[in-house]
Amino acid sequence: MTSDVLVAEDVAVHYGGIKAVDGIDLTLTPGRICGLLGPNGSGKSTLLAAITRLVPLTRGRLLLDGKEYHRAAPASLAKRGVARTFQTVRLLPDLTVLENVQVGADLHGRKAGGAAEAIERTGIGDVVSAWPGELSYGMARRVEIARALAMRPRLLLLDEPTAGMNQAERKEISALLRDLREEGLAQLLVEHDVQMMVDTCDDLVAMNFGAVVARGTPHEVVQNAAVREAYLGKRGRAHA
Ligand SMILES: Nc1ncnc2c1ncn2[C@@H]1O[C@H](COP(=O)(O)OP(=O)(O)OP(=O)(O)O)[C@@H](O)[C@H]1O
Repeated sequence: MTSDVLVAEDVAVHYGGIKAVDGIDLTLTPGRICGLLGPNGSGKSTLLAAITRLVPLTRGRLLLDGKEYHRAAPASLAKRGVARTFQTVRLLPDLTVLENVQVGADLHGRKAGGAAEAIERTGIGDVVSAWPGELSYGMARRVEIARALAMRPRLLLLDEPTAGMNQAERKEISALLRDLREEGLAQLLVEHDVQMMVDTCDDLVAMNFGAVVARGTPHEVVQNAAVREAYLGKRGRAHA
């Protein structure tokens, strides 16, 4: 038996000649936040899509609780405790915020009991009766996180959850993710905000051209010469 929730071994996703992801190893464990860093087009979203079975693997293995699942249907993952948010807001426009959160829970085989707690934790209590179209972008992102949490997942995958949020809002989300970590949730976080990643993550994996260029503690990774060259550029050196 393994305590790892998710293991990805040599995962590759090729689109014709484009090697969007090309040989990634990744382990996600309870109570740890793993951050995925990399420039636009480096393969982060494709890796999340592979892990959640939205794109087929060209190569490699995926294991949940030690069992291969790389042919499982995407919907079956939710039932096994895997929740995710998407890079772009994907709320159902004809349902209220509350209904969106509840449907998220129900669809995935969880009772709505998780919805109330998720609403409180994400700070969206004031907008539960609103329609998604009435929400600010930052608020819509919170609703997405609430919908994912309403499933009471064991593994949460977040694709740029704080995009469009201001600094104060980002800090709130970071604090929420760290609280969830203390409760034992395994998390994979994709973000471009390097400072947030350093403040939030236990482990960082830096990607470029579909491959890992560095991994380790956040400080090790942001100090890494290849990462600075590929991703941080002048911005990174300015923080040195
Ligand atoms: N469906 C697809 N068909 C063909 N190429 C794709 C497809 N999806 C992604 N790609 C390509 O794969 C590469 C990786 O894209 P991906 O979106 O995974 O990167 P990313 O790191 O998530 O970027 P961003 O930070 O902009 O979200 C890019 O070159 C992209 O153009």
